[in-house]
Amino acid sequence: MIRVGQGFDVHQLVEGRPCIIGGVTIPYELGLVGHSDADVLLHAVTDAILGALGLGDIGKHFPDTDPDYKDADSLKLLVQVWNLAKERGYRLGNIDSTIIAQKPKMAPYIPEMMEVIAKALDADVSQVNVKATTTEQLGFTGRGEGIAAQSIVCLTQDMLSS
Ligand SMILES: Nc1ccn([C@@H]2O[C@H](COP(=O)(O)O)[C@@H](O)[C@H]2O)c(=O)n1
Ligand SMILES: C[C@@]1(CO)OP(=O)(O)OP(=O)(O)OC[C@H]1O
Repeated sequence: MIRVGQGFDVHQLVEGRPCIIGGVTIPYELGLVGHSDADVLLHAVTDAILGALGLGDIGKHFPDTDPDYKDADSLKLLVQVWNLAKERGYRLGNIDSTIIAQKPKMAPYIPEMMEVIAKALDADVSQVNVKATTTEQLGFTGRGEGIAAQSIVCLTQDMLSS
């Protein structure tokens, strides 16, 4: 059995916050704001997996009204969701993601992001791809007001698993 899911997330860029994307802290004058650490890429990946499993979305599992998730490490949230996939007998087929940001330049940090995501999903880095694009200075991402990310995942399940 194969199941696919997609995820999309946006977080605002503000002063005085770390810029954590794909589990990597990127040196930048602005950072992402959220209830958690606001890791926009890991949130999109988490939502893609939840979508593939038919289990709703990140806010359903980790409400932003719950003080337990204040400044939460999004990698830990992703691992918790991945455990739901493993319990159901799923393995990662592949995952592809796009970070939509005018700045900062993501390219130097993408190999480490792919390693982080692969490790969290018990996968080889060859099963994980991360891309980045600007929006050519158009829209909220182009004005540098925020960063978006989208992700699509393919999960495979052995025939004997249910
Ligand atoms: N925040 C970003 C955005 C883009 N990149 C890299 O630059 C390439 C060109 O981007 P365009 O939006 O002008 O097409 C893109 O393919 C990425 O490799 C980046 O590293 N960080
Ligand atoms: C992760 C959670 C929980 O801390 O908070 P945020 O960091 O605000 O992120 P968002 O992408 O709005 O999604 C779900 C939230 O419930």
